[in-house]
Amino acid sequence: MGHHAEVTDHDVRVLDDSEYRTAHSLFRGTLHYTPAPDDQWKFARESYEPGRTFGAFADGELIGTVQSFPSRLAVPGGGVVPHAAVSRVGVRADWTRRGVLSALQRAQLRALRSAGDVAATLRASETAIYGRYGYGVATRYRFLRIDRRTAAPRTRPVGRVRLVEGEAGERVARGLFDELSPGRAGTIARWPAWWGLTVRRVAGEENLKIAVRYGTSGEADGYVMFKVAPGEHDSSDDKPTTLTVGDLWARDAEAWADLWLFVLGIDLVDRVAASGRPVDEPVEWLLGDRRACRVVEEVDETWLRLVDVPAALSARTYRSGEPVVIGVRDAYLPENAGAYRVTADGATRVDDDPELVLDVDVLASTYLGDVSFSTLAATRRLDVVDPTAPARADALFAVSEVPYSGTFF
Ligand SMILES: CC(=O)SCCNC(=O)CCNC(=O)[C@H](O)C(C)(C)COP(=O)(O)OP(=O)(O)OC[C@H]1O[C@@H](n2cnc3c(N)ncnc32)[C@H](O)[C@@H]1OP(=O)(O)O
Repeated sequence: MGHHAEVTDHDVRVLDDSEYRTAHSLFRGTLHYTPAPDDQWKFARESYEPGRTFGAFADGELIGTVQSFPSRLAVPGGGVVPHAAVSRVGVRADWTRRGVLSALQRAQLRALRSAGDVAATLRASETAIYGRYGYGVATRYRFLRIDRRTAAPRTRPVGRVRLVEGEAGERVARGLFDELSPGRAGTIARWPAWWGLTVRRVAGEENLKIAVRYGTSGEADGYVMFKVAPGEHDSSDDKPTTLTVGDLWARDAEAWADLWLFVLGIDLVDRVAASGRPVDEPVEWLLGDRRACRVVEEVDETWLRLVDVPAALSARTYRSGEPVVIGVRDAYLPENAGAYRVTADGATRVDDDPELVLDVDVLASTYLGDVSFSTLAATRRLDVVDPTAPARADALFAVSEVPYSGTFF
């Protein structure tokens, strides 16, 4: 935790709708983009909901901003908690490293807690930023690259996959996503403007396609969104025609396999890339040559902040096992700090001495089940008081499915 003098020369407050475009341009500027032109702003503007955007001001000028979208998060055991999807974090280059983001985070975390959000998540531009504010890596995803010419799928589609153009495609996709979400732990509900920003905004410029899978009963049960960047269409490998899968959700394994077989079967494609896929998605097993599928990257996806620790610990379920007492530290929301006794039946706040102690960002990393307490003890991310405590906590927090979000924002 740093000790620079915080918030002496700037103020933080909630922005109103006359200020959203300035905030959006400021954020884009911190990512080195120019302001959004009118035809793109119309999609971004819908995603600014009242009371959810903060600005930091110095000398009457906006110098930093943070925002969040209203959402829900699925937790282990099938529960769902109120969740804020934090985004558009930026501080103008001439004001960085003076505590501006820290002041914005303080205001935002406090507001989320008051509004009843149990958790917040974000996607981090850099890994050094958010741990101090209590965000920990809670899910991972992987990026695939499949050489389509050698992939040779081992099986054929069972149902029917059809391309559905334009708004009709989006409507089917959206209906299916809302039906399938929240699904596994880590999935989040998408806010209405997500679709405009992710689908409609890019549909024109990037040739986005939506294909829908229909089962033998004729009902839609999965979809894939993808785009193809045409290459040279010759034998040189300089610019391979690449199909990129952006979003793929299916009700069951049969629909899932059919959607992959569909994208792998499209003619005049050299390479199929997929971004942000679950780490346990068995694409390799569909292929005749599993080496045709390369994992290009496996990296942090969800950075999770438990805004209300007692509520979060009560919202998920636990496996059978011996109880454990966990001590939690939280510098930004001190009301979360304390000892929690976790048993197979749930979690309660206690006055007992903790058997292991961790910062709230480390607790967040264990919360959805992606990493064990023993791993975090071995890597010295938590303090072990009783040497048997990590194994007891592992047993209670264990999950059967790897957590995954699958929604980029
Ligand atoms: C969810 C999203 O939107 S991700 C996108 C995040 N935005 C960007 O990456 C845009 C470019 N970067 C920025 O705008 C800014 O650098 C920000 C927002 C990341 C940080 O804002 P700042 O006002 O500089 O942060 P602030 O001064 O409050 O920093 C607090 C502490 O974090 C550290 N820190 C902040 N950002 C970084 C960073 N990018 N790398 C390393 N350390 C950092 C500071 O050094 C400081 O440490 P200290 O307390 O030990 O002194």
